[in-house]
Amino acid sequence: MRIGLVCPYQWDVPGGVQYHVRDLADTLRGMGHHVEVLTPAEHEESLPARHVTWAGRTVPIPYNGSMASVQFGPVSAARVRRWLREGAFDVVHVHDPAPPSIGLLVCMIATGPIVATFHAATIRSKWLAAWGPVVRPWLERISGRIAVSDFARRVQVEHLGGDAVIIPNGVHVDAFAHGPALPGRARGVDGPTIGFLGRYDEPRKGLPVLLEAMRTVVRHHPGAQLLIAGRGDPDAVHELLGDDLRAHVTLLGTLSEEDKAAFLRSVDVYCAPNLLGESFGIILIEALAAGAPIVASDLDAFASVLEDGAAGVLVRRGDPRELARALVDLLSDPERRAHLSTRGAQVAAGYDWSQIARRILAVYETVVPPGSGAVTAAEYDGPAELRPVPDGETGDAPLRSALRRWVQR
Ligand SMILES: Nc1nc2c(ncn2[C@@H]2O[C@H](COP(=O)(O)OP(=O)(O)O[C@H]3O[C@H](CO)[C@@H](O)[C@H](O)[C@@H]3O)[C@@H](O)[C@H]2O)c(=O)[nH]1
Repeated sequence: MRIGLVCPYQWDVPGGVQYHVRDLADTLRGMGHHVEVLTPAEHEESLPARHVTWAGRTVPIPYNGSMASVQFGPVSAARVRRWLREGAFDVVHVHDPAPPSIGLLVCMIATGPIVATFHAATIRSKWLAAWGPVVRPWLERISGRIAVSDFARRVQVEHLGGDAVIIPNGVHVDAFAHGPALPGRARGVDGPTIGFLGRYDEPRKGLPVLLEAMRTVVRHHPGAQLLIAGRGDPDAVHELLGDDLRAHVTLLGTLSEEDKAAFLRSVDVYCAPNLLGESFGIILIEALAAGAPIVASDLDAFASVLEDGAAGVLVRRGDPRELARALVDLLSDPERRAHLSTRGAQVAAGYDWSQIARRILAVYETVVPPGSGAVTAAEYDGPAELRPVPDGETGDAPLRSALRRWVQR
């Protein structure tokens, strides 16, 4: 099959959607398919030499408690058009297509079957509530919808219409399960260590709650270390450290993929104190695959990955006292850690890319008609609930026409 994957976020910045697209592309290629990727990036040179096409740079806007990439207008539309023409895809698969990005442009321009994966998870999004109806007719051209979790699916249904099948994010389990630890940081030997990874200066990732909890942890475990990996402004962390914590916290910065796996294999406990906006929690699967016992906030998405507490400890989000208690208890209980580690490995196995990619392929197969025809508003004969809405039928027509004219310039 010829497959076009569209990643709307900057390829050269670590992020869940970017890695999802990268790993899906690799896995599908390994299964014998031809896969091309279209993505923005800050630096065109940062892209792989083959099968990844640069869509230009983006402008950041606040979205889902984070910054999404806006990329719209005639220049981007021309790039999208050329990529679609040259790719001659049997199916294009866009990710987070609702914001004004190349994903939405593909929905506006593509004439073949479109599959979309929805990753965003903010239920009360004023932005989506206002913008959703405007873009709905284009999103209705999507013939196969995937949400990475039940939570992401609910956001999708509420703001964008249509339903979606749930297929979670995947991980290459073996890459996390086997390999060395970070030098001098062997699990169970050099610790105790607690790990955190992610955009640590983003409030929704909840690092301040963990730092507050660390004050209690170090009183009970004076040798405890918190290793913080990922992107962010180090000053934002340093400002929160008093004299009591400075010797217990190390910022590792952005890690390579190999170092990330080694980091997750090193920590005695992985902590995810996130506050909101997580559609799935791919980092939890990575940590489970690396054998790290987890303490995480009780977000819906996290509770689902951790099987409501059977595969990790869940604590009330935003509560440093409860978080501290859970961390202290788990660091004091090697048997429980060993049990969670074994259970976690079993859970992670179900998210291996070899299985997830097969489920995504099954969605492609349902939308690619034999002989592969175009799904345009004029020719549409699919299910009634997915039928494109003619412009005259909603009050959003003038804005939509303006957008369309702008893209077609
Ligand atoms: N190598 C490396 N990887 C990193 C780094 N920082 C983050 N990552 C990776 O980036 C991915 C996502 O990181 P998060 O910070 O946890 O999530 P997100 O970008 O907000 O992702 C969103 O979409 C995901 C995919 O659907 C969701 O799983 C997640 O919950 C969230 O909604 C994970 O694979 C994580 O390991 C880093 O410094 N180095």
